[in-house]
Amino acid sequence: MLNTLMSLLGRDVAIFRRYLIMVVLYGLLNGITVVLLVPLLSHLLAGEVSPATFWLAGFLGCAALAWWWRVQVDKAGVRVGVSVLRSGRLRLGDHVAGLPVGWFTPANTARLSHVVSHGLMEVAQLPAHVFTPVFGGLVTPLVMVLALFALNGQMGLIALLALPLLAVVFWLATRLGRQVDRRFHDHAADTSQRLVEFAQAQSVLRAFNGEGAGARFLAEAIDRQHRSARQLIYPSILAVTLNAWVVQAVFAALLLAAVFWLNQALMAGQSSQSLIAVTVALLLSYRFVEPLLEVAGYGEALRGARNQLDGVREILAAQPLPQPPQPQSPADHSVTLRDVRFRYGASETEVLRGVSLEVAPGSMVALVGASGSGKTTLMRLVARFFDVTGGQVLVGGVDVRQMTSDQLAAQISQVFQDTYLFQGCIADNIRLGRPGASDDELAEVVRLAGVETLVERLPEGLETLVGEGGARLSGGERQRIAIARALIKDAPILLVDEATAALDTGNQAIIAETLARLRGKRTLIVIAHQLSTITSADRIVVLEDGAVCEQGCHRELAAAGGRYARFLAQRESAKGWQVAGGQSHLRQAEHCVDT
Ligand SMILES: Nc1ncnc2c1ncn2[C@@H]1O[C@H](COP(=O)(O)OP(=O)(O)OP(=O)(O)O)[C@@H](O)[C@H]1O
Repeated sequence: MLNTLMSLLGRDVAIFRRYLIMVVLYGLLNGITVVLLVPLLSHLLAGEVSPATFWLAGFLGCAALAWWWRVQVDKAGVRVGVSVLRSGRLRLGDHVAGLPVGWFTPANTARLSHVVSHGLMEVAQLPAHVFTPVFGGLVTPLVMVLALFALNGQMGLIALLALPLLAVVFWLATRLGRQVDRRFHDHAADTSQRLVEFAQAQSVLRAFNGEGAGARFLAEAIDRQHRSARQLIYPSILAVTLNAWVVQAVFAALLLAAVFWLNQALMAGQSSQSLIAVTVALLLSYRFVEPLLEVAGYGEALRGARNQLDGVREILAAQPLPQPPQPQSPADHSVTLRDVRFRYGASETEVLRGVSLEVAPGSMVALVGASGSGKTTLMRLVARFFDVTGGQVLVGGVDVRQMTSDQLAAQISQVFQDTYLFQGCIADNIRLGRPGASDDELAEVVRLAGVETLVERLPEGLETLVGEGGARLSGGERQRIAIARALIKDAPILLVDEATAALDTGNQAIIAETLARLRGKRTLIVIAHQLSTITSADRIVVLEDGAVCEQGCHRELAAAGGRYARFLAQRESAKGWQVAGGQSHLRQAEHCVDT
């Protein structure tokens, strides 16, 4: 727990160490203050006013010092909390920035968001509100054990043996509801994810469920969280009760020892002296269990924070993709797959089964195949979202694992199907690809990506605001801007997942023409859905069930009567093909360009 906290603090760990030393000193000071009561009360009960006054002054001085020191400890605790929030967020941010893109599944993203927003807040409160009473409460009794030993060996021994016993019971109690607590935190993260999903998917939910009825998934998540919260009540109560009982049992043992001691002293005829000593020992015993009872009450808070820290540890344990010790530079702009095999998880089935592919520099390859055949996975492997489980992906003749992330990123631009545009204007979104691009370069990619026709009809042109996520534009317009963004980056390899959303004929034609225009200028790998795009490719690669079943140009494959020809026939009969720009692309495809 402390290790995870320290790893979050990074360079600020010295603040935490200083704070811990201050807490230990506070515990000692508190203990010494209580121990000073022993001579004070002994002299007072014996009627010795003058020495009692001396010890009273010492006691009051020590109590004032302890009070002042506590204020300093609390301030230091708050400083640690602030540092946890600042350094922790930066540390987590730096760490996840180096993780493979494939790590960002909805579940992991929800966990990350929960840990950063809620978890770190809970952890940040630990030093000031929990560690000071808990660590201080464990150190103070140690001093009292010495005083009890000085008064009576048996009571000292009982107190000494009680401390490790209490530590074990407290530790067991924090583990009691751990599973349930973990489930509760997982459900809380799930609810956050569902809440965001609920807000984002309002149009879908209303279309299929009617207004108000779309909250089912969210309601179920809240219900699960509620149930796990209820299950948490029992272990929580049990843990607090167990802790309190064991402390009271120690107090009872000390009382018994005191009675036994008094009985022996009375039998030995040392009544008055012994009565004073026993009274003082009883008071000390009470002050011995008092901080321990306080510690016992913090079990719940510690367990909650421990779960949050476990969440942090899990995120920090996710491994970034290994970087090569001696990176190699690509020789050209080709992409090669050699017998590539891939599965998403050790226990999952292979989604790519021995795929081999050569994409020559400057050529265009269209990937086609049924849904689930592995097209997106193949693209993800080229961009190294994940590492292959077998075989090799080479860019410019170099295995992508032998390049640094920056080297590979400089080679590849990507256009995703679900294009995300940031709030801002069209120009800002395009310039995201290369913030230093000149106006001329911007104008060039605007022309190349077919954004020109779009900006011409908008009164504010390139300065038009796109809305959150590009909501004020159509799917085709968003994708054209995304292509411009990818082009301005000026990476030699462009990976495009063409929008499947029914694009209007104009948009289809523009996108197909843009891609065709890039032939020879960029190495293009396109997951193509529009016939116009497919036919403009130099080579079509047909994937089936994770393997390449056919490849060639449109004319060859259409004539071969295989999988591709069947696709064509199916699309034709379902009127699924939307031939953009009349028959021009089909005519173009009559000329096979072998690569
Ligand atoms: N993140 C993931 N975790 C586990 N399995 C996945 C993941 N992504 C995809 N798959 C599985 O891998 C297989 C190939 O999926 P992939 O998305 O590559 O196919 P696709 O050909 O691109 O499909 P589509 O055209 O529908 O997008 C599918 O069976 C899919 O369920």
